[in-house]
Amino acid sequence: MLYGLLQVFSGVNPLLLSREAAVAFHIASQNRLLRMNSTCPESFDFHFQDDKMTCPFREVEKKAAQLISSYTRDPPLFLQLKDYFWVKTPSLYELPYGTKGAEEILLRLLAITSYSLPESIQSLKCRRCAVVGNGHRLRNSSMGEVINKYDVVIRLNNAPVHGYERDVGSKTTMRLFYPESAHFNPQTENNPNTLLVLVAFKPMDFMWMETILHDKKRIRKGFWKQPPLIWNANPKQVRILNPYFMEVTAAKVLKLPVKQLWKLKQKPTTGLVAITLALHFCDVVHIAGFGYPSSDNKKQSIHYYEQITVKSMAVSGHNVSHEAFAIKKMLELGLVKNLTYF
Ligand SMILES: CC(=O)N[C@H]1[C@H]([C@H](O)[C@H](O)CO)O[C@](OP(=O)(O)OC[C@H]2O[C@@H](n3ccc(N)nc3=O)[C@H](O)[C@@H]2O)(C(=O)O)C[C@@H]1O
Ligand SMILES: CC(=O)N[C@@H]1[C@@H](O)[C@H](O[C@@H]2O[C@H](CO)[C@H](O)[C@H](O)[C@H]2O)[C@@H](CO)O[C@H]1O
Repeated sequence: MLYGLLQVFSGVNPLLLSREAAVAFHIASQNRLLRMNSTCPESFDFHFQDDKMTCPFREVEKKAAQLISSYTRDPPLFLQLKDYFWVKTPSLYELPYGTKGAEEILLRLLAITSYSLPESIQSLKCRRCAVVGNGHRLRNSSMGEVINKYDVVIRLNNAPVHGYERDVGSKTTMRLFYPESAHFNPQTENNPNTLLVLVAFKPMDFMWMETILHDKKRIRKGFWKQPPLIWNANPKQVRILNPYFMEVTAAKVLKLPVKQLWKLKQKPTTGLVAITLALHFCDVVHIAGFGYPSSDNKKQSIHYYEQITVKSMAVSGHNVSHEAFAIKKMLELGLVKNLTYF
């Protein structure tokens, strides 16, 4: 916890400090914490279960509007059946930025899944969210306890929690994934009420989900990696991410040319999409486990849970330095805070 406080208040990686320096830093941070508490009631001190804590009123909204033009919290987080059944909502873009051309399969999928934000999140007085990236920086971070205290914890892809609880925690409110990244056991790597949020990149992704949930004949072709053939998830926990958030991440956060999104190779990482999503429904957004090794450290593992280098991302269509720039901007604006180092 001390490490978390040091990091959040100082922007310095406490893991890089000597013990003495860390203690000195702790004292300085405590003083700063006291000062902040007396002048600014919304400063956070990790007493998350304390209902008396003032929630930073609309601070995320105000700051997000500085980064994201025409920022609005109106679009639903998840796709809804009514928008494809009663009213045919035309979408400007194809997947992953819209649903143009995929309406039919989507309609079938939405008929068997849900789209509401659970009451347990809806009714929260303050939505304090942690977005947990899969980065190696979480390894030996001891951030698990801190992460578990957030009201909403968002995780990504096949990142495990089982066996890594000390560093990454075990609470998972939402997990964003696509078929090729669904190689996790929905039961052991999640909580019973975890929302399984599908980030669709192609109509086949909807089809994969439908065949799994309806136990239809599996389709094996059309994926860049074989998705699971058996995936024991409760359809009530499945949600389909509104592609609006992929579009906003690409066009507003990364400022990619909106009219050419469909033909660009570059696309946002799932983690950046998750941060953008959090900025649209949370009152506090903290991140952990974001950041790739520097270019002179190419042999370093990129994940906290497996030995795999940045080379594995060569054809994945991401520009990690461009994304680092966008995340730095968010940190500078105070829009998000970082629990690990960046
Ligand atoms: C080979 C390949 O395609 N790898 C991609 C993997 C892979 O598909 C899945 O892990 C499933 O195996 O998925 C990605 O990402 P990945 O699953 O590695 O990580 C999830 C998100 O965490 C952030 N991250 C990760 C590592 C790191 N050192 N720093 C970080 O900031 C990123 O925001 C990242 O999005 C993805 O979906 O974005 C992006 C990766 O490019
Ligand atoms: C056209 C096509 O299938 N391209 C594949 C990419 O989508 C895929 O990238 C991966 O695509 C995913 C969506 O399916 C995510 O965006 C992920 O972050 C990204 O790394 C790479 C993986 O190495 O393989 C290509 O052949």
